[in-house]
Amino acid sequence: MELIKTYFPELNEKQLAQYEALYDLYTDWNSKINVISRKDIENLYPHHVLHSLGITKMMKFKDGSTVMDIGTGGGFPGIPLAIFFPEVQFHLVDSIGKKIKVGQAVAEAIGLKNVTFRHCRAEEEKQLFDFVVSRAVMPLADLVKISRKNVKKEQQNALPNGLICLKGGELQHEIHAFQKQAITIELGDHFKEEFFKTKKVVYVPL
Ligand SMILES: C[S@@+](CC[C@H](N)C(=O)[O-])C[C@H]1O[C@@H](n2cnc3c(N)ncnc32)[C@H](O)[C@@H]1O
Repeated sequence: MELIKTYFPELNEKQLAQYEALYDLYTDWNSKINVISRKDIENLYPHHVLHSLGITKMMKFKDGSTVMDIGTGGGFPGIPLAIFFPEVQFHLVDSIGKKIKVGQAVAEAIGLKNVTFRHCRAEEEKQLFDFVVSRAVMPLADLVKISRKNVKKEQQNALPNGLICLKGGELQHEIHAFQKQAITIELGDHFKEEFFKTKKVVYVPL
């Protein structure tokens, strides 16, 4: 938890308390419904919360923006981002209902007002958003294909509307088709923990 405070000193007391509460909530829920690998729950802050916040290094969403998280599972990256951007509206979608229930329970417990949830395949979601975010769900080409229908034409942020996703490992192959438009950030340049050495944030305008 100190980690989050160190990297993001601008967070206020309310936000810090919300992040702090995630540990007990996810530990409890994860023992009933697996949303984080059981061995990894002790790494909740570096591997899940801080990783999700890697998206802020690509984009500081303007107040009033709307963002959909495709394949959110138990709420990543959507819930850490919704705490970080309280004036941005997040819509978290997953095709597994019991995972959505975990996200809903966590959001309710910490009093998050800027998130909505839907149990459906992202292919079925027709609402429009400024951005789509995602972590560990599907190859970039599939994400681009599915997200395109959900991205608004009118732009209100510093970058044109599009997809921002968290990716790890060898990306050359996945990113090849989008090389001209995509922007990639190395999270190892922002967070010093070993875990981030191979982690990237990829933005594709849509
Ligand atoms: C490996 S988990 C990652 C969950 C979360 N994003 C995280 O990083 O902790 C992948 C999730 O994507 C969801 N998923 C896969 N394909 C999907 C689709 N087409 N529409 C909605 N959810 C999908 C799965 O149900 C699963 O919860």
